[in-house]
Order: sequence, then structure tokens, then C-alpha cells
Amino acid sequence: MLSVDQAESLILKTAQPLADQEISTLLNAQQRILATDISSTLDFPYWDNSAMDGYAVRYVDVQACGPDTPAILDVVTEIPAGTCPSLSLAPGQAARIFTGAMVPQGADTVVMQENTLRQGDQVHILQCPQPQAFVRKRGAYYQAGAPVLKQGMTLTPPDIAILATVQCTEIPVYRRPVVAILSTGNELVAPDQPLEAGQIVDSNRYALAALVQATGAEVQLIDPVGDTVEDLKAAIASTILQADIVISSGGVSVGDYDYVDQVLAELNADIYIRSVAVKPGKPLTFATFPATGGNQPVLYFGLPGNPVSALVSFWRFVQPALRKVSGQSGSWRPHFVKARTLHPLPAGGRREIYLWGQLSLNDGQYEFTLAGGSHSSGNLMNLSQTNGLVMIPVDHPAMEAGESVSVMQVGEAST
Ligand SMILES: Nc1nc2c(c(=O)[nH]1)N[C@H]1C(S)=C(S)[C@@H](COP(=O)(O)OP(=O)(O)OC[C@H]3O[C@@H](n4cnc5c(N)ncnc54)[C@H](O)[C@@H]3O)O[C@H]1N2
Ligand code: MOO
Ligand SMILES: [Mg+2]
Repeated sequence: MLSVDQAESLILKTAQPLADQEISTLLNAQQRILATDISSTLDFPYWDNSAMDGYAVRYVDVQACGPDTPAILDVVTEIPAGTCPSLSLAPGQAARIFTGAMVPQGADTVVMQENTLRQGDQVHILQCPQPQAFVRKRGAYYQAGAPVLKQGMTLTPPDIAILATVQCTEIPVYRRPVVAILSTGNELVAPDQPLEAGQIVDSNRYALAALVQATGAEVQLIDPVGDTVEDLKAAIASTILQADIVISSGGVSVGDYDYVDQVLAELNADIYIRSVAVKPGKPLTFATFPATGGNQPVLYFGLPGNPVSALVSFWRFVQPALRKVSGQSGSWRPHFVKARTLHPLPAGGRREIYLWGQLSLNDGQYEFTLAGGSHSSGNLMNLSQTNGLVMIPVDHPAMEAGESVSVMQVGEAST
């Protein structure tokens, strides 16, 4: 049995980024992973432009003015946004200008309309502006050629605004990994089917699909498979041809109907992990199948069937691998924060324990509220709104309320 750290290292060493790239449009770029650095041949702002509705002036013409001694300038042109000024300002002249419009040659300062008085073809400047006030200079925010977005970034709405601004409309992104989700078990019934005695509704399929989708990968739902070697073998054999990653749940323990490891071996998978010293989630299978068609090997995660075990195993081991395979830069590992536990916690044993609950941020300090009810791996009813899992190290003594604990963040902390 491997320790959690050993299992994590082995998985992350084996998982490699998909090399394949594709082109995304701006409207589909949300959450995609950028495959190259992006720079632009354009400065930003593209040209000197006004930050206010008002008058473009020469600073020297207005530097001595005030409410009782206004500078009086001839308004010689009007420049709405989107037009190119047709003349240069000469001494004593001003241009009527609007927010976003190009500042004309000769002008270096914009006076906001509120500090002026318009009289016919002339404008009275009533307040002396700062030199270069309200002029957004060409290249002030970005100079052509500099990197603006980095390879490996997960694109967010502000990044998409930047891509549009630099006119990058064909965005090189990594192909999204295809992740197949396979539930195993004779007892499984679909959520909309009548439940017979002894059956259980297949919740793992939906929870895992949601978790995979949240990483930006593409979900491929496989029909649930019964506990026979033949059915499982057929299902896994066909699934590995269509997916980059396969996640199954159930059938990885030691029961007579737990066939996943046997089938993987019969299909010539390389099995790296069969169990991990973690609770919940001890029976975790991690294997690979050789690459087909020159791509990366297919990764196989056989998660335990217990609904909480399946989720915790995903958060702890699958999600980091998925981040790496997707081409994300930065740390793929789960994010742990130090928090104050609001409840006493049990002692650790021979396995690293994860207990679920709520992480909140109060006055700059994280606090962890342990979910009430049973922390059995078969109880998913108290998992609702889980955003943190407190980690109790191997052989750690019991903890009192108020002690500092390590919490794996699996959602946004509430405030
Ligand atoms: N003798 C031993 N028995 C068990 C051990 C052990 O070490 N020795 N380990 C236990 C632990 S820990 C876990 S975790 C489970 C893992 O079991 P499997 O991965 O083999 O999963 P199954 O036996 O198929 O199912 C376990 C449990 O989960 C329910 N289940 C399965 N699939 C789904 C699904 N898609 N949605 C919702 N619930 C599901 C299933 O009905 C069972 O109740 O093994 C222990 N046993
Ligand atoms: O490892 Mo099992 O997941 O403890 O219930
Ligand atoms: Mg079993």
C-alpha cells in the first residue's frame, strides 16, 4: 500500500500534458488552456486618446488660466470617437473631443467639459488642468511585442477581453482531454428508474461527470457495466480507444465481484497502484494503457465505489492529473490551507484521513466546520456544499476545537 504522497508523485510523474493543439474562437475560449505565449503587434492604447468628454488643448495655452482669468480658445474641430482628426492644433486652438476619441496632433492635454464654458466657436477654460491630463497615451498600458498572456494559462473572461483587444481571434489552445466515466455494479440503477430491493442509484456517474466538467475536460459517459469479467472487459477495451483518461467507480476492492484489476491485467494494462493509505479511498487503482496512434498513454483511474470515496479520490488524485494532462501551468497539486477547526477531530491512524465540511474565511483567518452526521464513505448526504476536507495525518493525536489544521480546498471558501 502506497502513502498518499507516493501515490500522488507516481500519478503526476505518469500523467503528461497532451501535446495536441487546436484553434478556439473568442466565444469558446472560456476555460481553455492557452497553448502558446501571446503577444501583439499593436500598442495599447492603440493611439493617444481622450479619457473625458471635453476639449483637447495645448497645455501652454491654458497653464495660467483660472475661474476669473479663463483661457479663451478657438474650437476649430470636433473629434467623435472612431474618427481620425483631420488637422493639428495651432496655438490658441482647441478641439471638441469625446471619451475614447483620438487626441489631435498639437494637443497634449484634455480639459473635462465641466471645467469649461462654451460660447459659440470659442471655449473658456475655467480651471487650469494638470499637464497631459486625461490623455491616455499610446502604448501606456502595453507595448507591442511584449508577452501579454502566457502558455498554460486557463483563459478567463478578462483574458478573453485581452485576446480580443490584441485581435487574436484564432486562439491556440490545448485539446481538451476526453475523460470517460464508467460506473460498475450489478446493483446500480439510473436515477429515473424504479428502485428494487438491494439496488442503489448510480450517483458516482453524475458526480464524477460534474467534477470532470468543472476542470474543463470533455466528459464521455459510458453506460453502466454489470459485475462480470466479460462485460467489464468489453467496456474497458472499447473505452480506452476513445478516451485520454478513463475513470471507473466500483469493483476495486477484494470482493468476489470486484473485477477491475483483473480485467486491467488481462487487457495488458500497466498497473501502478492498487491501494493507498488514505481514508476514504483505500482501494485506488491507477494504470495506463500504451498509447494508440502516437498520443499519450491512456490513464486509468479505478476509484472505489463508495460515493464519498469516489469523490475524495477524485479531488485528491484525479484532479491534479487532469490539470497536468490539460496543459495547465503552475501547481497541479491540491491546494491546502491552514485553518482553525471549530470542532474536535479524531486521532489519525495508519491511513491519512480526510473529513469533509465547510471552509470559511473570517477576518483573514480560515475556519473549518466539520460536517455533522456520519463520516462514513457510504454517506453522501452530509457532503452537500463541501468546499474543504480536513486532513488528519497518519498517527496524529486527536485535536481540540481551535487547533490549527490543514484543509484541502475543493471549492471557494465562504466569507
Ligand atoms: N474485505 C474488505 N472489504 C472491503 C475493503 C477491504 O479492504 N476489505 N475495503 C472497503 C473500502 S475502504 C471500500 S472504499 C470499498 C470499495 O469497494 P469497491 O470499489 O469494490 O466498490 P463496490 O464494492 O463496487 O461498491 C462499494 C459501495 O459503493 C456503492 N456504489 C458502487 N458504485 C456506485 C455508484 N456508481 N453510485 C453510488 N454508489 C455506488 C456500492 O453499492 C457499495 O455500497 O470496499 C470496502 N470493502
Ligand atoms: O477507503 Mo473506503 O473509501 O474507506 O470507504
Ligand atoms: Mg467491492
